Amino acid sequence: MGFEEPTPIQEKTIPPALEGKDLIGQAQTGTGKTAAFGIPIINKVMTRPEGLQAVVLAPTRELAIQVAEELNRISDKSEIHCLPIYGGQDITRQIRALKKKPQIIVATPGRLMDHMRRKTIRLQEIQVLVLDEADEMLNMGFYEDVEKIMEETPKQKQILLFSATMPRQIQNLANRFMNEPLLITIKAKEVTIPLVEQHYIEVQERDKFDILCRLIDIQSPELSIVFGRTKRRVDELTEALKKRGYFAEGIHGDLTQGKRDSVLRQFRSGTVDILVATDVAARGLDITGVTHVYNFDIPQDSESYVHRIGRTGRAGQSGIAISFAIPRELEHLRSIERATNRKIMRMAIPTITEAAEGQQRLAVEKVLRTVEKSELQNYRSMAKELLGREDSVTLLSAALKLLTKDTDQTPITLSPEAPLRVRGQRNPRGRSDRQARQSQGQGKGKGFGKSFNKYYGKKDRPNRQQPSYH
Ligand SMILES: Nc1ncnc2c1ncn2[C@@H]1O[C@H](COP(=O)(O)OP(=O)(O)OP(=O)(O)O)[C@@H](O)[C@H]1O
Ligand SMILES: [Mg+2]
Repeated sequence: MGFEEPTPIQEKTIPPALEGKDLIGQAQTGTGKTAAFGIPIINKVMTRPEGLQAVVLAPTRELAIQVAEELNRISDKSEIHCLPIYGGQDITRQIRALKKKPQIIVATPGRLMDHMRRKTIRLQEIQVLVLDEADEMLNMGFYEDVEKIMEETPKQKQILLFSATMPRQIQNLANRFMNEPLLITIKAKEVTIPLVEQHYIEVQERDKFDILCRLIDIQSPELSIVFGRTKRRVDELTEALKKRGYFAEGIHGDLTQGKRDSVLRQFRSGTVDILVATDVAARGLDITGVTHVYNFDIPQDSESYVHRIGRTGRAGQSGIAISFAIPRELEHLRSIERATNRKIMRMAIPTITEAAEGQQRLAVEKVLRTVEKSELQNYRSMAKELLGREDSVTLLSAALKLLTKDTDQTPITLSPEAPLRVRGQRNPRGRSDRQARQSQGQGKGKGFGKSFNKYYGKKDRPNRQQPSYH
């Protein structure tokens, strides 16, 4: 797979996991938690590759698919096969695939329960159970399902829990089902990735869309994800972006699975470069080339913030995250800063002129790239002739004008979203902005090893409401 060294979480968890220990693994987004559980379970399964041996639970369908793909890459050239099992896909097709006897399945809890009831999946023989994004599965109200799944599995199985965030409720789950679990947290100063630049812009609700378009024009992200609070918001934003000529598609829980799959495929391949999403895309998704995350609506809590912005800056890459906050949400933003122990820098509202300049820069880049390719033979004589008539600056300016996309001002009105309710928190430790700045900027450095071995700050975690995206 081209990995040269284990990431810190892999280094710490793989040996005890191979010994069969139960463990809770916590490490920042994009630091290779999938392989941290994938490698030991595949190793274990290889010693007795008959029947279903291991089950991984994941909170969303897309994540189940992605994790299954990663496990199949790890077990490549072995007889181990891993199958994703998730809602929204034809169940008879899944039953057929199960007849091929995969040794590992990666499942969303609901669909797994369905197969357990039909007796098309039996968990009586499994050796390992993994909960990826364990905290999110509890948030989504899957506790009872997880409980039922635990009951159907052998008592002496190994349990592995992984996530970038581990709120306190996880402890109940651990106490109840796990056998003296090792708690392995990769200590870091910040829960978020230091290589992700974090900004916020104070905006009025009605100005959000124009400002988003300006940001995209200025920053021209390779791939970006725009998070909205609700499904309706995602639909409206997607339509509005398309109207202004952007290649955007939306993803949320009310779309058919076929649509969800095709949107993600297009985004991964780059035919669509803006993914508009609810929190359904906040967890676990690993898409190379995501350079920017825009929180069009502020996330409801610090966990959601950490996971959303963690879609960029993965595997040692850098990234930029920009969150919009309306004035009433500023206090909520502060509580996210406190919980993540990281200052989110204020950014001025970008102007139309800056957006236009951004587009011009893009045109210039196109010209320079074409110069590099130097397949210009067919244009040279015409160019010389033109230079006899006009001066070079005028000619080049005209060419740039033609190549520059006009900043589209098509009027757009989105239905307003109610501002997020702030659960009135004051800063209990009176942490100053200066202290926050000092904690920032540390832990920089390329590659996995250096950045992640820092001390984790204490966190206060607001209670979380039931998410509405599922
Ligand atoms: N040892 C390694 N060296 C280099 N790249 C790695 C290594 N291990 C994993 N990766 C790559 O890093 C990327 C992120 O990994 P992964 O999706 O497992 O992160 P994660 O910790 O689960 O993140 P999240 O909290 O967002 O789910 C993947 O593309 C993966 O293939
Ligand atoms: Mg993951």
